[in-house]
Amino acid sequence: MDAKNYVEKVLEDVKRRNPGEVEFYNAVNEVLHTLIPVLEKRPELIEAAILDRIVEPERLISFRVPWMDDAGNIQINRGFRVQFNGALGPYKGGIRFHPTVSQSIVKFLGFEQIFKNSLTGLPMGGGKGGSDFDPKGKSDAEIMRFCQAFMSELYKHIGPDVDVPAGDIGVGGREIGFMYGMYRKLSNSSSQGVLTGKPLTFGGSLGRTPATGYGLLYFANEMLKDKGTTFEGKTVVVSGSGNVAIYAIEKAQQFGAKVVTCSDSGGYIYDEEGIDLAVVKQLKEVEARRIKDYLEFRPKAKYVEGSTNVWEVKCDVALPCATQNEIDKASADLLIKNGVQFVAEGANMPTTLDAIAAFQNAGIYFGPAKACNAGGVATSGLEMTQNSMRLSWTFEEVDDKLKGIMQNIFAASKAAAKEIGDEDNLLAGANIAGFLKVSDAMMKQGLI
Ligand SMILES: NC(=O)C1=CN([C@@H]2O[C@H](COP(=O)(O)OP(=O)(O)OC[C@H]3O[C@@H](n4cnc5c(N)ncnc54)[C@H](OP(=O)(O)O)[C@@H]3O)[C@@H](O)[C@H]2O)C=CC1
Ligand SMILES: N=C(CCC(=O)O)C(=O)O
Repeated sequence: MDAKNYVEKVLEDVKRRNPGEVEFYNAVNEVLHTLIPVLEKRPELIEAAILDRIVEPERLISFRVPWMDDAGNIQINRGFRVQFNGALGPYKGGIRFHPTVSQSIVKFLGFEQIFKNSLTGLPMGGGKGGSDFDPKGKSDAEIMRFCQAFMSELYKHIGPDVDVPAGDIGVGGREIGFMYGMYRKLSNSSSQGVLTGKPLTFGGSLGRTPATGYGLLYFANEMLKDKGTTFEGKTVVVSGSGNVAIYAIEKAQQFGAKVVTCSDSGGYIYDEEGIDLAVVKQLKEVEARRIKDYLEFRPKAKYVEGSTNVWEVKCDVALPCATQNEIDKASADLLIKNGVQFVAEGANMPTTLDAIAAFQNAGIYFGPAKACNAGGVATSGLEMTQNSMRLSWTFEEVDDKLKGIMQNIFAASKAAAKEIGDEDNLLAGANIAGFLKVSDAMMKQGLI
């Protein structure tokens, strides 16, 4: 069977075997089509049914999470952990707490994580987890009780050399701390390397909190340098106002850019003078308030209620840092009409396939999530290294390693793109570079 027909066959199987899992199918579809040039050169991979194997998780765990709210009412949520591919090392990937979490969401995130983790060059397989628990509006005590209930099942399936969860949407240092405490109690083990994103007093790594946002800018800076320009004086739009968005804004401002938007699920702010990051940090990291309250401190700014479409604001660089499918074809056309030159994905799968095609057809330099936002998991890998050595590096040591990793990911993605004669197609380049290492390991480890 030739490469193109093989990819179509596997995609048909994925659709049949995973009915209704739209997000998962889209993630697989995006990757597999870019691998056709590799399979044409490596027919032995088709013979080995490598794609049939890589699209099927090694293990998927779904479990009941019962807990009691502050009013004494019993609540039931569903938890997941997908241990997608362990060929390169222990399963590694975040935990997402959001009402939209489903098997399909967790599988799309876990599938992306396989190639993202491969690109970091660190020994980490791909995994992901989460729950349909909504942390918004919950008390600290309710968050703690949920995290304890969630970990009371998950602990059976994880370990520093087995599966190492971390944060994602709705899961930050506070939640990781509660889950680590419960893991320690139930497993009678203080293996700090079992979770990353931990608070600093028990094995957390300096540099992990800003890592995803900083890493995004380190990668995007390579994209701008590749086109002979810099962030100095550029107008940047950012979506989201959580961990990734906040530190993407911080590094963009340090690079001399003017960031004019950020958002949450209630709407977005536009600050023509440039986002006041201290205000956003106070609102989001300290007081857990809504982004609309930004106007209390910056009355000249504009708040657009009920819309997260920051893409309608004219910019040079767009950095989606909220969630999946936030840039659709219409938003992409708007960005292109308004003169965007660079798009770099901080969130996971924030751009729909037709929007990506629109950017590429218009010659917009597009940076894919699995390459751009790998700084978070890379720094998690560095946290695991420090935990293994029972040592702690300085912020500068970690940040220097992060910068080097992001530059290597750009170089590997660019080289793989050049190899297929499409040197600006970083999406194909990142997929190919990530896939080659995983497929090599899978072939050498036998049919398991
Ligand atoms: N944390 C990490 O280490 C990494 C995260 N990522 C990805 O980056 C993205 C953001 O994650 P992170 O910053 O950690 O998460 P946070 O929970 O810290 O922030 C998420 C932000 O996105 C907004 N948001 C979430 N869901 C939606 C939605 N459905 N519609 C509109 N806005 C939404 C939230 O608004 P609100 O508060 O109103 O919900 C919030 O502003 C995700 O795609 C995540 O998978 C990628 C790599 C690493
Ligand atoms: N949520 C993350 C970070 C995962 C991790 O640090 O293990 C991601 O890479 O999407």
